[in-house]
Amino acid sequence: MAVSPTDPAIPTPDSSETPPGATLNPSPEAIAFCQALASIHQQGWTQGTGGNFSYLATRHPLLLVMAPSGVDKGRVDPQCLIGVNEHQQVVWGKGKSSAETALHLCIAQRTQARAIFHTHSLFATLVSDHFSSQGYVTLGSYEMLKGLAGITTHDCHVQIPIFANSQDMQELSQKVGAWLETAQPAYGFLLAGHGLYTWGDSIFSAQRHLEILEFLFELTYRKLLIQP
Ligand SMILES: CSCCC(=O)C(=O)COP(=O)(O)O
Ligand SMILES: [Zn+2]
Repeated sequence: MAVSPTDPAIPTPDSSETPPGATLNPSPEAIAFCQALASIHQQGWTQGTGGNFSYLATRHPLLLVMAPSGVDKGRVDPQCLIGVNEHQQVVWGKGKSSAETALHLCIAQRTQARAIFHTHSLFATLVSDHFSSQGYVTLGSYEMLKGLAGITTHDCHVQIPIFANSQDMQELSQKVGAWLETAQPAYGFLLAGHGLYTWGDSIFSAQRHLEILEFLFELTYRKLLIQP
């Protein structure tokens, strides 16, 4: 049964229909999700309709609530959201699902993520490009690492893998899926010259991981300028 972002009890079988009551009674999750997107956009991490975002309405069956493809991610209201099933079909709401939905599903199926955020920041793009031949970037020994779930000391290193960018989402999902099978905890990955995927066990946690990783990417870039 599909679950709308307005009321978990109300199924909305017609995919062309806006979930009933969307403007009157959006769920707390839908409101928090849209507020997170507005804040992320304000930081300049989703310029020009870049980025895509999802949270889990239900895990069994897997149902993602997503911002539709091609919209300004800073101006997404609860009534704009779409429901997308595990076959990448839009089951309620208006609009198309992102071409990158396969990556969201891949992450949701292999981690404890309940929210998955993909952004196109300048620093993530620069760092992904610079370290792409190495295949990863190491973030180490900074207090801000403690903003990542389970990390309790600055005295550690986190490796963020960098995958070659591709328009073949099935192939990319297979590579990301193979990495996720072996790498736990996993906080995120970069697509070279493209951007960041990160996630968390709540919308708040995914936003926190995003902000922490973005801080560390900017720091990595600036450190290269003063210590090449
Ligand atoms: C200028 S955005 C290019 C597409 C992209 O990488 C992205 O993240 C946005 O995709 P969507 O289709 O979900 O809007
Ligand atoms: Zn993208």
